[in-house]
Amino acid sequence: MSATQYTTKHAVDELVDSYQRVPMLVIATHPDRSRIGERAALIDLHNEGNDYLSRVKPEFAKNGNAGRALLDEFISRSPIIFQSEPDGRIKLRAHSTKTTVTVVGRGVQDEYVLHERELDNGVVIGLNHRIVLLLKLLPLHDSAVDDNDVLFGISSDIRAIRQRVEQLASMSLPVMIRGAAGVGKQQAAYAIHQASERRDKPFISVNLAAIHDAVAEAELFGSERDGNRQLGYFEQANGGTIVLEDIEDASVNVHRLLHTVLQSGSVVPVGTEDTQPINCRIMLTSHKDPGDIEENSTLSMLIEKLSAYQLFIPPLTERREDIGLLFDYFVREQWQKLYGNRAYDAKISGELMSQLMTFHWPGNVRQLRNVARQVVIDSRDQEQLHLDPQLLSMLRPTSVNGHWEEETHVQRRPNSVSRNELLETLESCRFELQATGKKLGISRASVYQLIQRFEGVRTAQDLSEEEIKQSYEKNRSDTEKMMWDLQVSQIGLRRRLKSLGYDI
Ligand SMILES: Nc1ncnc2c1ncn2[C@@H]1O[C@H](COP(=O)(O)OP(=O)(O)OP(=O)(O)O)[C@@H](O)[C@H]1O
Repeated sequence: MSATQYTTKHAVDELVDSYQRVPMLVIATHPDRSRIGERAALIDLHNEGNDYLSRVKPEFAKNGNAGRALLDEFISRSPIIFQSEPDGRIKLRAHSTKTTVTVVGRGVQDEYVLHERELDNGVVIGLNHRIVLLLKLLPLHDSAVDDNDVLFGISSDIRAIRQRVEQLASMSLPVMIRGAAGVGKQQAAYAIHQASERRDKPFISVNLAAIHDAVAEAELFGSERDGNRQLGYFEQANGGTIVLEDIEDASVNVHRLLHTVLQSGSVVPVGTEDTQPINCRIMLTSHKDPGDIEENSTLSMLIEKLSAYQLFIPPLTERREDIGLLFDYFVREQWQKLYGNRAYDAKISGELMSQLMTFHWPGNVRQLRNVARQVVIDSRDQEQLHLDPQLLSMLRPTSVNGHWEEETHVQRRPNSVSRNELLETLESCRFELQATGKKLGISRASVYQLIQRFEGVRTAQDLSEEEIKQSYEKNRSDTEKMMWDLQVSQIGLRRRLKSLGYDI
């Protein structure tokens, strides 16, 4: 092990619990693009001391690689000081450095005081309009997952999702993927498909809201008319994966049709009497909070049947550390599409990245990708990529409409909940997510997100069949005892037992 690795990871692990969140600097943009996403933990600051940021300090690292400092010749060797204040705030002191420092796009002359809440959301720090860093409280622990060329991101959330994608790929369980519009639900479904043995078979995504009732049966199940046979979506997905998008936006008729398919495990194309068994993996996406779905409706029954496993993808603003990497990827992708083989030579300026990091992004990753396309078009033949003033005025962080955290009982940032606090609250609420969310002052969706993030915290859907079997036998089918034994909610457990055919 090299000395640098020692400083950036292992020495740190001995000082703080690896699930603990510590102030972390993440590179959002750097003249050397390969450095985007590298992180450096400010452990002295965490331990109420001072930390320093300069050309030569601290060391940043990614994916367990050896660390290295920013090493940019335009950044001064004399440091910016991060000084912890007795009241939990952090003072950023730029007295002695020649580096031009901006915080959230505004110049800092001497000092700038950061509040704890700002650190929760992430504070955007610009250096000489060349390098942009995000200072944010992030967990030291990161699941060791390789970069993946389908689901980009360095946040703990995306890494945890990538780990689950790997696990899910070898199973054929239905998967429900939740999250707001544009967060990457379909992309996650595609990642599972690509990682599975079905990867060479079709991946069919169905926009259920666009299916008209009059033709729904034919579109879903296929049809035959005057000897002309049209395959339905389920048949088209034969051997592969079908993704039923935004299930709650489909009509009641479509819900009923899907329910019939699941009951029978087969489809009968319109105009025929042939029964065709369905042979594809089913995934669902939903942008609604589960609490908003009417109980005992066909939709809720459908979701229950198809939610053997759930993934939750958080909004982009809760994982701002992903923005730099995603934007860089989208810019290169768009460049290639628009200008073919012309070498990619435009630079992402510090100013542009600071702007991108502070927007609200109600349309999440899809919106970021659209902005990347427009930026590439608008910056053709320019040395640096820039935002057109008209686009800039549309992107200002004004509205937070549509944000998942807009529930009335939401009082705090989910990121401020530690693993221990989550475990204790889950236990005191009998592992009920809704009640846990209320007690913690966060949404149910955020509780789900945290469970996904912390290793060893689970829902009933995460239990293996073997574990359930053993606990069922040990506790003589008593679900109250099984709940304490397995540390998951009784309702979820009963659902799981029912779906596995246990007698309860
Ligand atoms: N982590 C990611 N890595 C790479 N590309 C991503 C990622 N997340 C999303 N994208 C891209 O962003 C766009 C939106 O993603 P996607 O369609 O999966 O979102 P969605 O949540 O299914 O949206 P909607 O709810 O509106 O259907 C797509 O172009 C997708 O390829």
